[in-house]
Amino acid sequence: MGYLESIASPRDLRELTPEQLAALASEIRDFLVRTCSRTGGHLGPNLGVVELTMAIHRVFDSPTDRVVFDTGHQAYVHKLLTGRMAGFEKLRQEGGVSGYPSQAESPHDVVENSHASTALSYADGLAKAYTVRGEGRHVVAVIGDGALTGGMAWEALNNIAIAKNSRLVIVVNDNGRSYTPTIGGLATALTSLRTSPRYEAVLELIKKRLNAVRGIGPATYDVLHAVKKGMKDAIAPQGLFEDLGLKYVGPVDGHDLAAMEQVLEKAKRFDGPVIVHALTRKGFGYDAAEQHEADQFHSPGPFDLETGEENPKGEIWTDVFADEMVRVGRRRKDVVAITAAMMHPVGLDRFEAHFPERTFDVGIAEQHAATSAAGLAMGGLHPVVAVYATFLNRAFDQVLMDCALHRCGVTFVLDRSGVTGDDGASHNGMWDMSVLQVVPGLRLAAPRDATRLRELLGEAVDVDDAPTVVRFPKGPPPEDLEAVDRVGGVDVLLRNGARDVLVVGVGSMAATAVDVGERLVAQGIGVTVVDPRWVKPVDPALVDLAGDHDLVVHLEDNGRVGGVGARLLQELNDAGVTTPFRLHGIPQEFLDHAKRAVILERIGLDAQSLARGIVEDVTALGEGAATVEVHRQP
Ligand SMILES: Cc1ncc(C[n+]2csc(CCOP(=O)(O)OP(=O)(O)O)c2C)c(N)n1
Ligand SMILES: CC(=O)[C@@H](O)[C@H](O)COP(=O)(O)O
Ligand SMILES: [Mg+2]
Repeated sequence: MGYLESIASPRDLRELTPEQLAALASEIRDFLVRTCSRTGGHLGPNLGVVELTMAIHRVFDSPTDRVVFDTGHQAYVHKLLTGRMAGFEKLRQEGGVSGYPSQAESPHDVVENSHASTALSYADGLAKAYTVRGEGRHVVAVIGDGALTGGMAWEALNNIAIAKNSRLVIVVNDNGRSYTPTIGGLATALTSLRTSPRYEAVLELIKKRLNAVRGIGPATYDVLHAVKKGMKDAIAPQGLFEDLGLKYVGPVDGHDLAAMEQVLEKAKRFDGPVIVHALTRKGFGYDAAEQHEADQFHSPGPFDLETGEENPKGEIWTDVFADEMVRVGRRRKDVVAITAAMMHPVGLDRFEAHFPERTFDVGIAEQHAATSAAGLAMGGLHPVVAVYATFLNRAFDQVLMDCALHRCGVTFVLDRSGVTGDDGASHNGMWDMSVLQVVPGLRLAAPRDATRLRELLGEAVDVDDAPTVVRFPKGPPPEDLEAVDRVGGVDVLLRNGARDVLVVGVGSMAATAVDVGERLVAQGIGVTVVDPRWVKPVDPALVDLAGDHDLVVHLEDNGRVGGVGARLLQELNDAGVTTPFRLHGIPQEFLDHAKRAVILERIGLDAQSLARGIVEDVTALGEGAATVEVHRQP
């Protein structure tokens, strides 16, 4: 039996000798590689924090001391050291551990939100709470160099710098990368810290030399030490953090357990906020990850253990977007592209390869991306901002007041919209079609397949007086679904003449809507299945169609509250259309992690249960029920 199985809590770490700790670190790496080769997951980030996490749990006393992980994708080691090894069998799957901290899983876990750059704000609040309550608990925040490029992190640092008696230790996990090398002035400043001679080592050398000089030596050293700021700037420019008034310790080798423990012990004794700058390597200890140029195995799918080759994924929606963006870029010299540190994941790498001067990586800074895009539009260009749908949440005000208020022609492409599943509650892109409903002038499109994505992207970049949004889900696009007719701007996908039921399938739900329609036809029920394409503003043809049918069934891969269906209902009401209406969407809840298909079935967005419910409604209506009984989803 190895050491890992014997670790039920971090306290067990303190019984181990240095040799046993080294063996444990090796076991953890082997376990992570083997597990992620089966399940996929954030292997690279977690291989980079093995010793760092062990050191934190040996020096601090979780859960009395709180350990907060920024983004949380690098918390697998933390989970292994807090007794959850068994849950990795089904990592990020139903019944297994989530890929992020989870309060339901353990009292050692604090922050579940996977949105980056929040850890320091949580930590600032926690540390202040313990100060106010008079509790001598420490708070340790682990934040990556990438997450440090997010604005919230600097809002927090600005406050932490004056919280002089906060027992807060910030561990900067500096591996030089987000997915790709971290960009911007911050990265340059971290590099200068990373590459400067070790300040302490040089200071020790000076101390030894001067103390050897009888009489004046020690006094001279004291004078020198008194101007250590000047020395530090000379030896190791500390401006980045020290100019904020923050105590800085480092850089330290984040893979040297003893060195990390020594520095953390020093930081722990310092009665105020302190930054520990740890240098680590993403993917450390597994060659295939370390040498993976694209992103050092940031979040691979299942892969071959021997070769490190990822199992082939096949074409996904992102690939369709990536290729179409190159075509758009060729015909439209004014189109530029912006990513928030996710060039490849959002499909802009091909555009960048063709048009590097028209491609901007702003770091993990979606708010800046949106307002910078407004500036680009004001400057006569048409920016395409590509982000995962859930991450646009934090740029809502920028979309509203910087883009829409000024009628800027900016196109937001939202990948991973709807239920994503694997990454848990904060990754589902279930918010955009609700929050964006309130943005005056903004136009929103939801393509049902690859061809419509190409069409709608082209239509979106042609709009130069309002923000536009094109959103699509995670995974492979369905086969193309050709329309049999178009009414106004609405595609008719299926109809059999009778007008019993109008099924509205938004975006990725159009394929499900056609499946439902075919089941209804087989039951002799009259049905029309439509895809609105542009869902905001609501197409008047959709209102007319609803008025011509006995029942409307609306399907969308977005939260039920305030989404497209809610808006359509409002339009029907305003138009005096009283057709009974069933709104099917994602329940307005935080959904636990599981595969997308599993979740869609669980929440009733599968064709079989939808069709069954419609047959019951039509029967009820046929029996003279004035309206269908409303079974509200939660
Ligand atoms: C607001 C937000 N934007 C984008 C992401 C996607 N994302 C997840 S991890 C990551 C890179 C994080 O880099 P870093 O903080 O350096 O951590 P590392 O992976 O290097 O350990 C990004 C961009 C996110 N989680 N949150
Ligand atoms: C932690 C984070 O936000 C990303 O790494 C995300 O987990 C990637 O998601 P995909 O695997 O869907 O690209
Ligand atoms: Mg990093």
